[in-house]
Amino acid sequence: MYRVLISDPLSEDGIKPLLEASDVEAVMDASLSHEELLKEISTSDALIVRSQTQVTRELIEHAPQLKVIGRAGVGVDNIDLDAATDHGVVVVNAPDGNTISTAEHTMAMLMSLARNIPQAYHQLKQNRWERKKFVGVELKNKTLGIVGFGRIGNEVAQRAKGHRMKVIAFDPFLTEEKANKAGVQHGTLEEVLQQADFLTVHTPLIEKTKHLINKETIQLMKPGARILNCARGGIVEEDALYEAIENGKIAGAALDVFEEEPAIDHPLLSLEEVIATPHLGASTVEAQENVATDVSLDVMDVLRGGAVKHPVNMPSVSSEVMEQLAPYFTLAEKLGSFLSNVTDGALEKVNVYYSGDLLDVDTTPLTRISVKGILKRYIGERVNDVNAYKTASDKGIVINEQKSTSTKGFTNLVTIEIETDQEKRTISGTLLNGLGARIVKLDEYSIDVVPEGHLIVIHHKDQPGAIGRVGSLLAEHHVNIATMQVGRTNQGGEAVMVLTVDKAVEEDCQEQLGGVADIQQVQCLTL
Ligand SMILES: NC(=O)C1=CN([C@@H]2O[C@H](COP(=O)(O)OP(=O)(O)OC[C@H]3O[C@@H](n4cnc5c(N)ncnc54)[C@H](O)[C@@H]3O)[C@@H](O)[C@H]2O)C=CC1
Ligand SMILES: O=C(O)C(=O)COP(=O)(O)O
Repeated sequence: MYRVLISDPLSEDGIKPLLEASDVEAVMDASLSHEELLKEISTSDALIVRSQTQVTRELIEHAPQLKVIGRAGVGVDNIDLDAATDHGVVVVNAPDGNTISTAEHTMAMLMSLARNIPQAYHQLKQNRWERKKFVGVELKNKTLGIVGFGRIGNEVAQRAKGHRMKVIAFDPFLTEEKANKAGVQHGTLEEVLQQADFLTVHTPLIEKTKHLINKETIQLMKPGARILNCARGGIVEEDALYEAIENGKIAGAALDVFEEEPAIDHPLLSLEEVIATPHLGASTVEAQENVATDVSLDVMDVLRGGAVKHPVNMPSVSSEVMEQLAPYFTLAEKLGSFLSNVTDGALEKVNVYYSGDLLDVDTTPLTRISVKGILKRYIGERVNDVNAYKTASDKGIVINEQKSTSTKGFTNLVTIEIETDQEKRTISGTLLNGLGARIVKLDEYSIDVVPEGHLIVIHHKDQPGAIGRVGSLLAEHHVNIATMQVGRTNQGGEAVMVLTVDKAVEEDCQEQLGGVADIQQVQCLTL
């Protein structure tokens, strides 16, 4: 049974998939104190939030069972992604479900800002019939500058064109061609700022966008321009905006988001020219139902080990690629695990080569799984698909992935090479049609071993009697040999024995094996 904690208000209709799942216990409480949250998270397998709950490192560290954090919405700036990755917790979001609602909210703010609707309404509610004070401006023929032309930016553009506005947009991913297709003008950030009568931002809040609209960039804008922020507080620098409105450079602003929320007694709210809503962009029945459903399904997929649609802290993989790779997952992990268990020294570099059927597939997820298999020897079950790369990079281990046309006669081949400060070891494996995974090469020795169960790897001299002596000694210790493979470079030279046995080999047995004539090294492992 998976325990899923929902700590922000979510649409009950939207989370039906969770409520109806027989393997899920959903606990929904949006009024938890910090202490209560720490207690609740300690026994939860998943956490689902919106933008209120601050998912800090402290919270994640109190959650030994936590496997996934779901964000019922787009922005993940309230989640400590590094901490989640460090602890192998997958973060997923629901980026599609609230696009329309937020774009519509932006349009509502745009029109309200142009026509002073909130201010006029406020006066009228106080029984003051003011008309002269609230003369607005038309949108027609005005230029809307859009910074951040993703899902919401694009939807806002289409709606603004319906108002006969001219739209100019900047986004590092927006090409001339894409802009033409969307019917907007493509501009640099400077051009957008210089031409906008209304400027609206729709980027995530990241290092590059923090205070993107600041004292200097506001200087580039037309006198009397207006600014909207329905994306994230902090993209527009609040002090700079306050000053620009005060000195008349900027005629007004519409804000749905603030650097600190809830924004109570905020200086910007004291300005007549500023209209505001309390982070309502995604607050519609439809959006909330959409995001709650999307995130519920993704969270359950993570818990059940399925493919994740919207991962935030690991690369997303198309279902098509996933289907091609899935059969290789066990092979990649076992090869990595086998090799790291027989390699001595401090790990420095991992090279993974793919050939045959894997030549034209995006094999990054397989490399991640190989690295997980390798690192398990050192950090146990704490390493998983999410943190394998980061853990390796934190430890200064270099990971390389290469495609090779040499198949060595196999239809598919995965080769892992490990470099430590003491040695370099290589293993190759394949998926045999209908027969499953096989290790086909260990260093220079060709073998044929199923990578599972208890294994013994013995380096020895290719001399008569060596194999017999190993068999007798194992028998003395009641260790039954299931399979045995021998590989050698040349007759009488160096050789390797790989045995699969029915139970784990005890230390004294391993020691005695090491003392047998012609045996040079004995390594025991369990896959
Ligand atoms: N007010 C609210 O309730 C809501 C706010 N949001 C926020 O709206 C924002 C946009 O959301 P979506 O359109 O769904 O995201 P998106 O990911 O589809 O689009 C964001 C775009 O910003 C662009 N971008 C990144 N850095 C940039 C930079 N330095 N300059 C210009 N563009 C840059 C990206 O290339 C991307 O195209 C996010 O911050 C999200 O959290 C989203 C939903 C509701
Ligand atoms: O999806 C987003 O990024 C939002 O800002 C929506 O936030 P909310 O879920 O309404 O707290």
